[in-house]
Amino acid sequence: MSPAPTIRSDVPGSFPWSVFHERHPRLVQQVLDALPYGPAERAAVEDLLAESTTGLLRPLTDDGDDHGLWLEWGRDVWGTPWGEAPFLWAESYFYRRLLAATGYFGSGAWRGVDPFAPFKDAELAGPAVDEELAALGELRGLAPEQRTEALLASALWGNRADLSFGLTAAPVAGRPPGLVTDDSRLLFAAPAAAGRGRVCLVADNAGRELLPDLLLVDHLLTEALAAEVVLYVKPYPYYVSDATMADVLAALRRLRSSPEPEAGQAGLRLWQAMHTRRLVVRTHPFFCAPLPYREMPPDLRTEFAGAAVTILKGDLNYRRLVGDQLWPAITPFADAAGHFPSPVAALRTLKSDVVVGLDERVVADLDAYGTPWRTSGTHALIQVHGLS
Ligand SMILES: O=P(O)(O)OC[C@H]1O[C@](O)(CO)[C@@H](O)[C@@H]1O
Repeated sequence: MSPAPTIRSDVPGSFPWSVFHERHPRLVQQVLDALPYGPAERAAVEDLLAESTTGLLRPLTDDGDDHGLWLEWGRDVWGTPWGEAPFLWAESYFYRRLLAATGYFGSGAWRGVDPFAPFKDAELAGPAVDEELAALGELRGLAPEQRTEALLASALWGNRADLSFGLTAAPVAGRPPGLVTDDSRLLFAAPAAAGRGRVCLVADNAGRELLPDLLLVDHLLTEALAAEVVLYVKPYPYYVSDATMADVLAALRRLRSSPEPEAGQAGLRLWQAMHTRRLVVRTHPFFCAPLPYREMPPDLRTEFAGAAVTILKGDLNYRRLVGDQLWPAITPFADAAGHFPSPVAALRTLKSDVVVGLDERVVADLDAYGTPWRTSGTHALIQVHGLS
């Protein structure tokens, strides 16, 4: 059987092409409008936009600690047009270069300034978060299993609140949104299998996704569905709203300062769990690598290997888990995700062409509506491998 083609961004009209030619120009404009960058940063950002649509891939010229890593990660693509590199590679590199262009890795005053912070801050302070935290009170009367279900659903659909995605996503008519496949019963149904050990959660977006992720973590710890949780975040700002340690702290502060008692108490418990190391936040350079998890370095593989289960949040983590390739959608999830060193669960709303593990009839049904269900964010999935 020939391998599934690797997705590239050089096909006009395709989803990856629209990311580079429609989404990125809007993103760049928003970044330049949101902070008072000087002429050097503005020119570097504009140059990057032009280079990423018409130019060749060239190595980093900044002094980031990851300089050597990227040199190595790009050994097969330097000198090729951006569109001819794998989409995963080129899109990841775009975000790395955007940070450099804004001075994030430089020695000047913009060093360490998150160019996406204005969007993240606005989201976290916004009324949608107030409403979501107020709704927590409704969980009070539920049985623990029902709370697990509700918090899992909230962490799953929180993935829809992705700030880069919001730039071009339009409402889609057609089949009502929903889960295209759902293995959630395997996840925490059997505490003996998933709980009591270490649960790893690889976070995706900050703000409206990270808050429900943290509430799920609190529930796992409180209900002894996990003895400890390791939350993995990005080492630097990435894909617009991806969570960093600074975003974890902002989310914890938001919880702790909420007038909603359930939220405030959860925030306090999470804070204390960090004191006692029942909750540990970690990062690794590989979380910003433009590569699939199949190629993760041995130290990270060892960390995951001891976990009862690793939960991977979001679309980008899914692409990295199964490989950013045009798989037939009915490819078994186990074939694509079986390489992961621990039992693994993917919680993701569908925002790119990649999907595996679907039932043939579900695919036929979704296709019959003629709407872009793979990329519109209207559908979601929970897939589990290694737990029964
Ligand atoms: O935040 P998430 O769920 O990882 O989504 C990121 C996704 O957004 C895009 O950058 C554009 O939709 C995808 O290419 C990428 O997979």
